Amino acid sequence: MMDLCLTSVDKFYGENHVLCDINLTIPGGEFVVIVGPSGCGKTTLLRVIAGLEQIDDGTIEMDGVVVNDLPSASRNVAMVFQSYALYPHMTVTENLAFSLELEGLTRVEISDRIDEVFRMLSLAEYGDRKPSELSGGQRQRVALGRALVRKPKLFLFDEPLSNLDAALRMNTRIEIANIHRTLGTSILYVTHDQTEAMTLADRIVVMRRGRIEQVGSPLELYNDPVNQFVAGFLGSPAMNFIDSDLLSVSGAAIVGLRPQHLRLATAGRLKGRILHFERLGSDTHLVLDVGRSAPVIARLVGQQEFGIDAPVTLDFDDDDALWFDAEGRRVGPTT
Ligand SMILES: Nc1ncnc2c1ncn2[C@@H]1O[C@H](COP(=O)(O)OP(=O)(O)OP(=O)(O)O)[C@@H](O)[C@H]1O
Repeated sequence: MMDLCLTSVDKFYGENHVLCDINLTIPGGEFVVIVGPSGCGKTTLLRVIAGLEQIDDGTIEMDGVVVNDLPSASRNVAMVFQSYALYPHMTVTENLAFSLELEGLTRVEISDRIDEVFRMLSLAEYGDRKPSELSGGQRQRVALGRALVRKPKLFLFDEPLSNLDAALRMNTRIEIANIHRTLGTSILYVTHDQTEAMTLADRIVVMRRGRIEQVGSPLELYNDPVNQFVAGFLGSPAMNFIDSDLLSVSGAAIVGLRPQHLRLATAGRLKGRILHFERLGSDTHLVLDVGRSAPVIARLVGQQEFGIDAPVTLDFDDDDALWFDAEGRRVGPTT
């Protein structure tokens, strides 16, 4: 396990300020997921921690030691890339053995470690194959195995499941959660996938334009976001943002309502016309034109039929509404 601490970290690519005043402490053993829009600096953050890029200001400490100038190989971290980055000319076993040979481990130690990882990831039968002879899911497991076999103090995962189909993603997600439970190694994990973020993370870091917007447990961020950006980023379908005038709400410019918190009502505060509806089996998504705000989505439980263009009225509990000012800052209600 490793305690990781980033203090006032800045990173530029030319004029581009890619990481701006990053402050983040990750105690040993924690599973931290980083989310944010494309280009916000997630991968760069992993790369500076791995030592693959230098920072321009601030400090990175591992177990209390500043590692700013420590080369990647000496940082005791292992990174798993979205692209797998396996050596194509080597077999699976050779891919796993490579870094251990560089570390100077004996043949017996290497084969013990590889056997352990093969068991963990059910890879034993593929040991003699080259990466080109494996499916995408199997290659991904080899990439995971290559990180695991090194027994690092910190894993850095950069969208490791993004090339897998939905079923494999779920299986591998469960595998990663199990590995974390078993080994207790700290993990920093970048993803675009909401489900991965919500289900795997002890804490989620939400980034925007090189800055950290909020850090907290998945449900803290979901229930108590500091601003409209975080509120809109987590949750699917996304939170609705409705002009407060339309709802006769005072004290806020914008009211945030999650789709599942809107319900059909004979007398309600939100009136609109049906633009579209989607039958999902378990739920029905209703898309409404409510006038000045963007279309509003309501998630209704069960299977329901509607007429396009029909008028509907929706209502909500005041406790479920989040208030934002015109700049998108959260202004209430205080929790
Ligand atoms: N080697 C590089 N040289 C110059 N600019 C770079 C380099 N790598 C990344 N950038 C820029 O830095 C910014 C952050 O990139 P980064 O890859 O960290 O974003 P990201 O959040 O991981 O994006 P994505 O979700 O699309 O992978 C982007 O504007 C990108 O164009």
